[in-house]
Amino acid sequence: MGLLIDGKWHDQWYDTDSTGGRFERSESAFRNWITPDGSPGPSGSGGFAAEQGRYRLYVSLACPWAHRALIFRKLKGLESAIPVSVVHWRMKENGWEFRTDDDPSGAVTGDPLFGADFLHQLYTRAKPDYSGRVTVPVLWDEKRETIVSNESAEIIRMLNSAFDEAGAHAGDYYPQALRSEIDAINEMVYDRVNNGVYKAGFATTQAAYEEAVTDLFETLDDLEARLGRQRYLVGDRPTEADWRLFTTLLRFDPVYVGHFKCNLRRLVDYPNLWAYTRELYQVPGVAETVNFHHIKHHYYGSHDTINPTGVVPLGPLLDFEAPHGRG
Ligand SMILES: N[C@@H](CCC(=O)N[C@@H](CS)C(=O)NCC(=O)O)C(=O)O
Repeated sequence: MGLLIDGKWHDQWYDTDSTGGRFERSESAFRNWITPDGSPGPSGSGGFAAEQGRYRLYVSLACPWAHRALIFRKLKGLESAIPVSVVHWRMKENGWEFRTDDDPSGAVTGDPLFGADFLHQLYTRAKPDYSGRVTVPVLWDEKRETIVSNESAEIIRMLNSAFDEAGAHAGDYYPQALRSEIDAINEMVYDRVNNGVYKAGFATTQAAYEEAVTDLFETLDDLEARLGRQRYLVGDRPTEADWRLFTTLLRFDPVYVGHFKCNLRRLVDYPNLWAYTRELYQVPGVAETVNFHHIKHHYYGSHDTINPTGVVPLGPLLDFEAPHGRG
């Protein structure tokens, strides 16, 4: 785990000393948008037109933020339009690596574009003096040899609509009429659930941990009640809000309950949330984006400060294929 400072890699864990033990996530740095005609999007600069085969997605299969992007690529039928590079599940002193050993799941790809060893080399290729964290997902432009975006919330918006005239499947997960409701749910889910589990897991004081866990479970209780009244978070079909929640719920019992100490309740203790997670898992194509080997081995095997032995628990035994009953 580390970061780049003026283009040089430094092996360094998150600094929580200056924030009372609280983990604070830094802002993503690359914020351009792919648009149908290359006109600029809401931020960054223009020149990134939607074209088949021009862009590549770099992901970790462990990462919930990268997972959103993989799900949108799948739902929108963009697998051949946007090839994917999968980093190794282990992330230690070099950050994300392209090594291909020790992966019984066979999902890692290496770096077919440049033969790089580390993801940070892609960041410095885009910006030689880059300072900041080296995160996945990354949306890479093979034409201009640069990073379009490393912000998953924006990458999924691009995949949702930018390629609609360039071969994407139909389907709008951010419909105009529902946007304000989706935005409001996203904000709460991001702060208290998606990032909430990290705030709990990476907290280095008791107070910071308890604050995060309390907010997290209050929100899960509210979401449980909401999903008792309605099938999806917003409207009558899955939207972006559901997919953003899903990637955290999927990892909840296998990782966050144990590794991040989010253990007031398990996902399986919430009948609606658990059935809802199974329903989304069973949407055609979604299960193919899930790799529990990478998920469990990454967290338990990468964070030395939390789990120094690197031992990965065998359980829990969960059946994501069980009927969800949410018809
Ligand atoms: N805001 C970013 C966050 C991405 C992120 O933090 N990814 C994690 C993996 S789950 C990562 O690459 N962390 C490496 C680091 O922080 O050094 C997004 O949503 O795309």
